[in-house]
Amino acid sequence: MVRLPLHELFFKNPHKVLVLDGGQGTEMENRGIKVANPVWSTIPFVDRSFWEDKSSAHRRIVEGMFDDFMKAGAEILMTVTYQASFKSLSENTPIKTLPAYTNLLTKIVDFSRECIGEDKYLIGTIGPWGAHVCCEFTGNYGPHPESINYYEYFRPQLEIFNTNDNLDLIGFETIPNVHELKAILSWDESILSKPFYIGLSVHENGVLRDGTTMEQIGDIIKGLGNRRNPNLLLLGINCVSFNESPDILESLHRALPDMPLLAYPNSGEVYDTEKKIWNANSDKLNSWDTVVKRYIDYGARIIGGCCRTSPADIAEVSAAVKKYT
Ligand SMILES: [Zn+2]
Repeated sequence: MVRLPLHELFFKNPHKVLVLDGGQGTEMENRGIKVANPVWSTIPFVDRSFWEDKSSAHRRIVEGMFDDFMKAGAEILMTVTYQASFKSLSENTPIKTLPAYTNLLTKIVDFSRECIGEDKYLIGTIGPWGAHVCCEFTGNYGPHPESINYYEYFRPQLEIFNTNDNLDLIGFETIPNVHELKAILSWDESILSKPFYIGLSVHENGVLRDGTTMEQIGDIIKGLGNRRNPNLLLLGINCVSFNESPDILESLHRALPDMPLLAYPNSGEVYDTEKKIWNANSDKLNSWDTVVKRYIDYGARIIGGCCRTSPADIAEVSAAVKKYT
């Protein structure tokens, strides 16, 4: 394989920080794909013309997006599968059976690998259970979040990602609820057999969306002891306030000083959930240079952008990573 396995790359190069791509869902939207639907940014892949017509407009847009993120300096990129759980797809699209689902997700992963080539790293992304019901930014999982069968929800996607060699890493993104976090952390190597990370959805006041503190999360992870899945490679934050993100990462680092971290915040624009619009840069008091420096100080090994970050943002991330590593 052209790529060193990620744990080896990080272990052999203690200062290596990988530049991640940006917010694909919102970038695809910027490039003209309508993503407002229950499977969000996975929608273009559901259309047969995406696969049958290699010059289809949507296919060109996704290829161009990967290309521009790589030109900006991204070394690790994500599949566009945030809202591609079996439940979401089977309830909202013509993909109704497990074989059809496996076929679609395999095609998406293999297509993404073709787009990025063999020397870049590829993450199979998985949105939280809450993405299915749109509550990843409230963390409100109803009266009994502890009774939700998270494994049943994630299993089809996990089984496909575990066994596809085109993927280097599995990414659980935007996890807002501590019961979901505990469920993921309880899964051993038979369920998560590939390196994985968990990206937390953290409120700008510094606690998980459901109110759990970073210190409590540190205790949960330390409490796993030797039950901790060796494939848990990184923990971090994503889709969080740009401006608050360095402080949040600092508190995570304090709670877990030896844990490799990752950070990919939003662009600094703020989403108005009522009007359904993004308000320009009201949250961006810092520059990428400043936040990236601080992430690296706190042990970040993967840094990129989430919603509304574009190749221009990733170019700034990349420049800062070069400067500070
Ligand atoms: Zn996001």
